[in-house]
Amino acid sequence: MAGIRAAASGLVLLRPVTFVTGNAKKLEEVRAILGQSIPFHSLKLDIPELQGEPEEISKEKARLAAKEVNGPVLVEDTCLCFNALKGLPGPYIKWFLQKIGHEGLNKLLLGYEDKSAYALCVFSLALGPNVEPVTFVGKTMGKIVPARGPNDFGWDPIFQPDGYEQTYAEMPKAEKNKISHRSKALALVKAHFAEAGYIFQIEPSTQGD
Ligand SMILES: O=c1[nH]c(=O)c2ncn([C@@H]3O[C@H](COP(=O)(O)OP(=O)(O)OP(=O)(O)O)[C@@H](O)[C@H]3O)c2[nH]1
Ligand SMILES: [Mg+2]
Repeated sequence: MAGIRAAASGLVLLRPVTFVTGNAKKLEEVRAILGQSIPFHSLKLDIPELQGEPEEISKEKARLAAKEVNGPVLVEDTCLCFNALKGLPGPYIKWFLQKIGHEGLNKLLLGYEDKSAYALCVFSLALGPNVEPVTFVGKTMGKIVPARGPNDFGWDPIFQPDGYEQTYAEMPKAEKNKISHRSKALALVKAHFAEAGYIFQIEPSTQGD
């Protein structure tokens, strides 16, 4: 199978894991959180925005990415879920944000007392095309507030995590990365790699690409 081989001591990966995303800010956070813990490189690909339940969307994204890359891939899908709206916009947050912005997202909750929300990140790892992806879920609870802080990443200015007076956007990056949905999911990814004991034997032809 492309990019992996079985050995007595575990699975040998012949290529680094490719983190596939079209989102530079996600990549920045993933780099900061993972550091040197998992050998990976990144590829900017616009995978279609899929519909459905978050875990299924993320898995399907991994299947599509693994086919494109023909090797091990990591992808993630992020949701912003309003409890008053039974979890919506959820995986559709990208379009809601693009169309109605921070103010519109706040207005969606005008008729509700409950402003609570959660940020959800589902990473999927597929070791290659035709290998069933595994998922890792991270969730951070908070509430939706009028925008505060720098406007350089999505809905960060309107999400205030529980136990904090600052929105994600107002927090120093390192602070967000300690408590975020993304860092919680990546902690599980790291644990998976530690447990699985994958052996990386990177073929020279795939190094540094
Ligand atoms: O304020 C934010 N803080 C975050 O921590 C965060 N993570 C994702 N997002 C945004 O939420 C939507 C997810 O959609 P999404 O998962 O499909 O991502 P995407 O299409 O941008 O990239 P990708 O699918 O190629 O990986 C997109 O609008 C992202 O910009 C965030 N916004
Ligand atoms: Mg996307």
